[in-house]
Amino acid sequence: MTRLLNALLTTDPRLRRSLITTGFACLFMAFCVLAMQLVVVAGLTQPQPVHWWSIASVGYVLLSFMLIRSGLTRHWRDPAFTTVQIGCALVSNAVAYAIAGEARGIEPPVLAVVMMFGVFGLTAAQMKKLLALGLVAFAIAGAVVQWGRPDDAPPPALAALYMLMVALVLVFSTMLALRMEALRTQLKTQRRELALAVEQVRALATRDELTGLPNRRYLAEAMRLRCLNAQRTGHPLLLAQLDLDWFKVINDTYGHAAGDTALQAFAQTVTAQVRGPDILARWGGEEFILLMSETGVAEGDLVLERVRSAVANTPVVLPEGGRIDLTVSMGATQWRPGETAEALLQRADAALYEAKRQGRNRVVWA
Ligand SMILES: Nc1nc2c(ncn2[C@@H]2O[C@H](COP(=O)(O)OP(=O)(O)OP(=O)(O)O)[C@@H](O)[C@H]2O)c(=O)[nH]1
Repeated sequence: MTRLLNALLTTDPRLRRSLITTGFACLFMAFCVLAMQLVVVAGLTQPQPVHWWSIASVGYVLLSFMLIRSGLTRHWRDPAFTTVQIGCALVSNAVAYAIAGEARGIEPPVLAVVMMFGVFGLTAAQMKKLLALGLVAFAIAGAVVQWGRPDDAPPPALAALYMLMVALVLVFSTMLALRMEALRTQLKTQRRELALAVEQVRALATRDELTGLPNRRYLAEAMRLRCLNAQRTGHPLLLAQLDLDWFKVINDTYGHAAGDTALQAFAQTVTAQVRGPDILARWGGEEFILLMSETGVAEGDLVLERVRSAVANTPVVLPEGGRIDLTVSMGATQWRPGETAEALLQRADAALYEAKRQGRNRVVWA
């Protein structure tokens, strides 16, 4: 059964959707044709025009189905060319009104179902075009019946009532389409806002709010991945732990807000000294981690020395006046094959302790 459905409807999701809708249209048209044949059997109208109408109506829906199934319309904006299909259905419905004899009263409800095929998928502009087409087609059909075949025509009051129903169905389905379009637009806006909010939440979860640097959570994952990568490629990996010197004194002397400004300035100074693929993250408080992939000890030492010197030579200018001189101590180490991120971090921490012990404002390698 699934194989049969796949053969009939294809597995291409875009075409499948179009084919399912057109399949429903085929089914609906089959019921309409059956109803019209019953009208003939009941002797309410002439058989000949109904037979031709049945062949034409079934023919165009089947042709539409085959055209979509062939894949020819796959790249069209609407592979089901819904507007054209509904336009044909409207004309077919108007013709049915003209040839259904005493049973022409069944056409307005049929028209309502035809228009429903467009309400959910078409734009308001497309529906307005169909509204115009429907009105013209039924006006012609009504005129043909009233003036072309007076023997077969309903009383004028009844004919006017039919036309009124037709106009109501066409106008209200167009109004519904307008409403649907407004809902679709609202939904699109909400989806965009939601995507933006998710992006913000993701940024909040991985960024340090004060400095804008990646945070501890982000770094923990990055360290794990870079260790795995180093294991796989054999490329060197360096980790340095950076800790501002005497930061408590800075806070106590200039205030906590000035301390925050100093942390932001420090982050900027260091970022300017490292390369794009390197990761500088705030580990917590006045502690930062610099992760350098594919970097040997000699090269890494040059970078760290450059960072140390830049920090020492870039005083923090406070917005309210005054300046703070900063220095940084660093413990650095190279990743060893098979080592975990935690072990790497521990060694860098020990080296940092040593840098502090030796007098600060220096780089010590483990
Ligand atoms: N302004 C500010 N201060 C912070 C922040 N996070 C941590 N601190 C402060 O940083 C200071 C760290 O002090 P300590 O751990 O004693 O280290 P230190 O004074 O830098 O001394 P050494 O590291 O030994 O050179 C504390 O006073 C913390 O309150 C922050 O986000 N903003």
